[in-house]
Amino acid sequence: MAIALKANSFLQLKNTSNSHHNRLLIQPSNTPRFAIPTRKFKTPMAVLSVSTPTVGLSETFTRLRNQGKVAFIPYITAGDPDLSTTAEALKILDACGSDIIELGVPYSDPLADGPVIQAAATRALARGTNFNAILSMLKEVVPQISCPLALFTYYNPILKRGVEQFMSTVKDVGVHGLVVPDVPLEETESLRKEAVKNNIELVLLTTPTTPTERMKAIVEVSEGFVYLVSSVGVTGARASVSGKVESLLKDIKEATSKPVAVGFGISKPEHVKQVVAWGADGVIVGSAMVKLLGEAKSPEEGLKELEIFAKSLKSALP
Ligand SMILES: O=P(O)(O)OC[C@@H](O)[C@@H](O)c1c[nH]c2ccccc12
Repeated sequence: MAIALKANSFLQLKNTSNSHHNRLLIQPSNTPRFAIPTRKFKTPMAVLSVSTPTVGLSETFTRLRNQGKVAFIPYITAGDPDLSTTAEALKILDACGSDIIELGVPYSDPLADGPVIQAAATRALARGTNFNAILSMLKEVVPQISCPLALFTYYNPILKRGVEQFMSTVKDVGVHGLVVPDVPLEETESLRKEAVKNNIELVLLTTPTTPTERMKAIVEVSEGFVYLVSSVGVTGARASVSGKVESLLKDIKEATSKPVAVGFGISKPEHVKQVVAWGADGVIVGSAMVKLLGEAKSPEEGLKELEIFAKSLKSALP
């Protein structure tokens, strides 16, 4: 929540810092206007960190579309190798120019995940990562990142907590989007109702085997963007992106003007360029990121490799 601060006569408000956070240095009014503080202040200075509100998913895509850009959307599993590394990874991915970050809630039965993300979930759960711990980490980290977060969870953890409670809780920590890969379209109504109430965008997925009529129903109600799963099967880096994506993107774009992000198997700059050439509005990269983080010799190593890899993919995007 951004606090609207007005410059008052007795306070000189000076904007002193980086792009998306306006840290306002409040100085006593006896300081000459626009003085550069060169001496120790006798009275304590208060530094107010007023974070400009991060925009949501669809607004992010609108901004990118106006700039002729494509969204870079990495996915990582919360708590792998541990939550403090996840916190650092979110900040690094934000700093590397991620436009949206997908954060996965580790789950014991990740049926749509391949071996890399399954192993990440197992490691995270083995370390005791739970939903409340993820929420407390997010309370800390969300105000420090400029791109919107989309929480990624299977349906069960939502049902366990109760849809209303789940939605208001994730909204409170500043989450903008939600992706639930295993909720059947018929059951998204109740999810979407609560999501809308909490100003959360519920992203739905369509796959290469989704019948056209069903795809149209999905894109009709998907919020934020449409997640096009590029290939049948589970998540996991692939040698190449399926050529079917080109026609799938065309079909979806005939059915909706909503942005479409492509995921599954994307793990190299050339994959990124390929899906951009086919007209994707965003590219989602998960397993290749998760592998670097979870399988590195140390968390520091993993974070360093993550940064290099994220930058290599970001530079392949317009
Ligand atoms: O891992 P990949 O192949 O790069 O695909 C993205 C994927 O990891 C992420 O979006 C995701 C993680 N778990 C999922 C389950 C279903 C669909 C998508 C996902």
